[in-house]
Amino acid sequence: MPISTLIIEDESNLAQAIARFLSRRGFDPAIAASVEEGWKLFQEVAPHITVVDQKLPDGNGLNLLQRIRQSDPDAVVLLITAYGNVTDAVEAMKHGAFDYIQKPLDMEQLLALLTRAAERIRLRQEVTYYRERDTSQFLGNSPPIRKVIEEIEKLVETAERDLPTVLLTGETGTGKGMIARLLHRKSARSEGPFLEINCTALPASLVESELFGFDRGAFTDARQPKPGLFEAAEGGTLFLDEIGDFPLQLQGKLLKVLENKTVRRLGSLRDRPVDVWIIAATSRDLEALVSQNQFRADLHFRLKIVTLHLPPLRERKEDILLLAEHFLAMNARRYRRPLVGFSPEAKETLLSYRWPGNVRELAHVVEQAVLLTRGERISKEDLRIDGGSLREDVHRVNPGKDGEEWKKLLDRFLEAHWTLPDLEKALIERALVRTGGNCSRAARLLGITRDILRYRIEKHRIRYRETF
Ligand SMILES: Nc1ncnc2c1ncn2[C@@H]1O[C@H](COP(=O)(O)OP(=O)(O)OP(=O)(O)O)[C@@H](O)[C@H]1O
Repeated sequence: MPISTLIIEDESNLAQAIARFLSRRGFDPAIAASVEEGWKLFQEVAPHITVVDQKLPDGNGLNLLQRIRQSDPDAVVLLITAYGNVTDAVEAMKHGAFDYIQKPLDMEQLLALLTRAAERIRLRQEVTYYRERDTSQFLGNSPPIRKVIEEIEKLVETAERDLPTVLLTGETGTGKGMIARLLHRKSARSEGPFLEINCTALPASLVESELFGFDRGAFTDARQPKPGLFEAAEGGTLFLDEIGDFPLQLQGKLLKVLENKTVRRLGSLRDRPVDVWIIAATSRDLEALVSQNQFRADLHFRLKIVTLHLPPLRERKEDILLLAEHFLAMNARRYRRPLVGFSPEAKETLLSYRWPGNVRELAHVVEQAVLLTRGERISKEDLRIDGGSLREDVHRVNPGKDGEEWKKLLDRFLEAHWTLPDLEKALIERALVRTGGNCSRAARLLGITRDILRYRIEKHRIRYRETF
């Protein structure tokens, strides 16, 4: 990519010479001869680099530098100053010039400066590219996901640095971690650190020392003072994953940090101010935990002020194929498989499956299928999931007579994290026991053909003795 360069210089011979010199070295120069012409061209061309002579017929290059930097704080501007004019050089740097160069111009020195500026621009573009790419990876076109993205935009725009605590809710694998990172990247804190702690993974004593840090002598092993994650995330974001598992005895201390924006290390008497944005996530029902006295109501109240909910994948079917195609393309590239898509039956299966593990499960299923598939399209069988026919079977069992009991029973399965295949296996086993191992009768009981039953018996590795 040639670096577009605007040269604002009224000595026409000099301007031409610079332009010729630069165009031979991969730059793309344009010339203006006055402040006004330069300003106009700057707005039209939006050059990567602007080289401004300090003395121009209709004004001062320094003022133009300020105008340019005000309109685009990232603009890279180089000022040409008169020989020995240190004051202007200092002023130029104060107003954000990339650098300055003195007359008479040394072309090689100019080239060295411009090359350095071009490097910085390329680096910045790369960083932006990666940021944008990262951000765009959070895919979803369903109304609830679009709403979440909109809310994120509004939040980071209106709250700037003083961001309220955000609570992310949703089942496991719905993308809460991704959203936490996205929030951080889009916020004014994006240059600061992003740290995370999973509250499930650590015992209470460790959570306390990890988060709050400790002073020397706080406990036997504390030979050196250690700042906790609240302090380490200064100026950035701290993501508390699975906040529902946050130790009850420490919840009051956490609430105090949120309210006072200060943290006290273990063994210390001093409160230290911290500037950290807290994002918390939970896949558990905090309300229920509060009513069971496992979570403090005041902390819950404080956390839930801004809540973003990520619905389970089965409730946003519009996203399933979009995500599946994305994971397919990604893995096909990664494993160098010449795959072009999913068969129509495979698509139907993807759409009817319950996805208890949500997007994470979908990503794994597609990755595995990419590795298994021999053809150019992923077939239903390659997916190795059951396309929801059990759900139909379950509905065929007449629940009408005892609706409430039936719902309660289903809720219990869901709370115990039973998956559809688990339920299917148990139902088949029960049917076989009740029919004394008679496959045909069990199949009739389950509302499926004998062949399908045999296939599923094999799939679940159910051991039984067949009778007729
Ligand atoms: N909208 C999305 N677009 C692309 N990938 C996604 C999306 N949502 C989730 N994923 C993928 O699914 C995986 C799980 O996401 P993530 O870890 O953010 O979920 P989570 O809700 O935090 O899960 P847990 O509660 O188990 O920590 C990630 O590795 C990510 O690749």
